Amino acid sequence: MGCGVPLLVPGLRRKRRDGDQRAVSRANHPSQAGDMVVVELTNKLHTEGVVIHWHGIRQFGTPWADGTASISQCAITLERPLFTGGHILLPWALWNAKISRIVRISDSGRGRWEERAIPLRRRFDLLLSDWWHQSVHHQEVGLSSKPFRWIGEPQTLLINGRGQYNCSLAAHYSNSSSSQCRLRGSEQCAPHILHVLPNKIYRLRIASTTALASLNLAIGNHKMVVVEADGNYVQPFAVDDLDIYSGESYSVLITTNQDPSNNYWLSVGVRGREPKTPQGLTILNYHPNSASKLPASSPPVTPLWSDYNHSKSFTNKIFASMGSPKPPRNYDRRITLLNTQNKLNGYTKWAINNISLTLPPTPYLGSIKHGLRNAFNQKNPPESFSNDYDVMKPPVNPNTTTGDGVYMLGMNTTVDIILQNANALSANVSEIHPWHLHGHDFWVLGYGEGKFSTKDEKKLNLKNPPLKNTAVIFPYGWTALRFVADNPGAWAFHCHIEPHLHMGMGVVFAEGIQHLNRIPLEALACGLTGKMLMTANNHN
Ligand SMILES: O=C1O[C@H]([C@@H](O)CO)C(O)=C1O
Repeated sequence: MGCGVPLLVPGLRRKRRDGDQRAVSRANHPSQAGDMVVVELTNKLHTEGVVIHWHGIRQFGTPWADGTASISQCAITLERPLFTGGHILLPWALWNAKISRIVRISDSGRGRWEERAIPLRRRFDLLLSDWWHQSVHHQEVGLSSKPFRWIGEPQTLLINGRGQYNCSLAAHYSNSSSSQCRLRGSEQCAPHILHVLPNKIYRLRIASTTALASLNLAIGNHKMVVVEADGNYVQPFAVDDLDIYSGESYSVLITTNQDPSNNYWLSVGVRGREPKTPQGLTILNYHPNSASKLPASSPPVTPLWSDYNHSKSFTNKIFASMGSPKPPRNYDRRITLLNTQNKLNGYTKWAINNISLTLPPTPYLGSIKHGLRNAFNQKNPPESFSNDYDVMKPPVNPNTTTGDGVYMLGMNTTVDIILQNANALSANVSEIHPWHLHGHDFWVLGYGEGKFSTKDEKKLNLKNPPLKNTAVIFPYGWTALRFVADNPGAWAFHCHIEPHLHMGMGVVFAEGIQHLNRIPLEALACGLTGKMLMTANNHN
């Protein structure tokens, strides 16, 4: 589940550090950094297990609440509740920040900067998603079939769950036969409108929970100043549009300094894949204009889907703000992960160093803690790939194998990950993959073209690399990450494109599990750990 999950839900208890635990009513008591939040979840779905992943929350000391079935815990099944809790760290603190913060703002590129106090309460949360009108089960069956059936592109892009389908916000500008959405609020395609006052500064917190689409977001006539990425402050920079990949989040500041007699479009469009999906639209509605007054000009045009230089230029502007923690200067271990599309007995897969991930029935956290060596392959997966592999060409031998091994990391060691992209199965195709790490933030040390080599080493940014939890690899490129394995647990690291994860595009890291005192029984009650518990009970 994505970053914008409203945490203040019925059944939620908040535990203060001082031990005062009480029911929290909706919305009035936003959580604060350091709070222990306990969410009681009951699954009433008849046919599916459920887990919640608190994307961006690192779960220090509570790795069993990370919400990754088969990795951190057992899935919650019909009517079996699980109490999940976690310390709410920086991202959540930012999400609820009410304080003013001094931010340096550029004056639309003219090079002067000024300092202003930003009242952060003026803010909008924009949750971006992509919508297929077919069911997810149908998609899953296609992906796991021979011949393979790809899910295709989404039919609709959604902003806060609202998008255009039967009627169109932009019909006024296009030759489309669909009717114009009238913005009365009752139509299916009526958007969530952003009501603003002239001459104010607003913070937009943007998170992408798309299953596939890489997106570009722009607001007609308005610059955006990026101030935060994945819950960490960055050096502010101004842009006309921003790229956001699945699993990422940003905060931007906008100043409502345009002609107040107009409204303005906010548009979202597809990047990196040939777009077959109309733009997602909403309106910046300047007070006191009517929200249904259409903007004077047409919606901002999304940059050409294949203009990767545009995307790279945005990504390369992201640096940590002053005072952010710096990475250790040296690494203890470097793992290079080659991303390839492969075949396995006629099925289409994605593989990392030629292993396509399959998850075992017993979650790693419990099986490692209790030394159940039969639960998964005890051999570490490969640290790298063959030197003579040509990343610019389709694989010479496209066949892959599956595996469920884990990269066992030394507690508190510094780990470098080089994500290496390659050509997919078809010639001249290499795709974007946003990689998301659980349990940690990582420093993004750099991006580059082709195969990573020792000469690229000197170009890595150890001075002010941004801290993120999701980072993209560009087609035919590499991305270098560094993190400290300081959080006891078993952690997924995977492509955030859902069908790609389904097809095996991920790995698992584990560190320091012996340091954990006790794993709650609810997280162990399945697979071999479940059996172990039953045997222990029978002996008692
Ligand atoms: O995993 C994928 O499969 C398809 C295509 O490569 C084969 O149909 C696609 O676009 C993906 O991202």
